[in-house]
Amino acid sequence: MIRVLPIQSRATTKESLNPGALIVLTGPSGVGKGTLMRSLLQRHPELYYSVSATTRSPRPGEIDGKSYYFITRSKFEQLIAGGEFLEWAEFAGNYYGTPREAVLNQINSGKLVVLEIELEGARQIRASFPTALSIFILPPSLEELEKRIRSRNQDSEDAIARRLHRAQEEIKAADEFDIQIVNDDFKTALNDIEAALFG
Ligand SMILES: Nc1ncnc2c1ncn2[C@@H]1O[C@H](COP(=O)(O)OP(=O)(O)OP(=O)(O)O)[C@@H](O)[C@H]1O
Ligand SMILES: Nc1nc2c(ncn2[C@@H]2O[C@H](COP(=O)(O)O)[C@@H](O)[C@H]2O)c(=O)[nH]1
Repeated sequence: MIRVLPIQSRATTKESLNPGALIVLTGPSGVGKGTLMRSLLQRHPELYYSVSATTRSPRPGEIDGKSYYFITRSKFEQLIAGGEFLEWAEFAGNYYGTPREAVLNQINSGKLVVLEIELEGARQIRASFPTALSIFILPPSLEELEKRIRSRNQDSEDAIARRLHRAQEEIKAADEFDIQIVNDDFKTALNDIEAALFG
């Protein structure tokens, strides 16, 4: 994996996002972003995780307001029109977006805010917050990525095909981001994220 300075050493980050800071975790669907994020939040409860809005249907076990805000397409489009998202994108047939107000409030109150989002949204955040720390999570291989998506047992064949197709494009963009971490051994990947965030 490739390293950049830990966030405390990034003077521009402190200047532009003071007193809080924004961290973007991105990478293809199924690479393990959510699993890494959950472990990170357990180990660092001081981090604020931004709950996204989506038009996707809830998967078994997902809780509205915790996993996502599950909303209709027309509501999502109203929120886009009202400028309520910090970023949003369409992914595999559904809308996903980061609620603007909650994130900005948390940043202003000094929290480290973490977004777990797909490529287009991550690009939008990089454009609006050039000093955000962005981390791209890579799979050890496309075969392993497919295995992980299938192991979740949550997506239709069609959805799996769309996600895998898109993953190939997304992986090509990894170099646009500050840090690339391969999620092969889970603990190592988690340690790498912690090193990037906390030095
Ligand atoms: N290092 C790893 N080794 C093996 N399996 C892993 C590893 N990391 C995560 N997984 C498994 O891969 C599957 C996909 O992980 P996860 O749902 O976190 O991916 P994701 O990137 O958040 O996907 P999406 O973006 O679609 O939400 C899960 O079953 C998870 O347990
Ligand atoms: N641009 C955004 N992408 C988001 C957001 N919340 C989640 N995501 C990403 O969407 C895909 C699919 O997620 P899934 O839960 O349906 O598997 C995945 O890459 C997420 O990281 C968001 O607010 N904006």
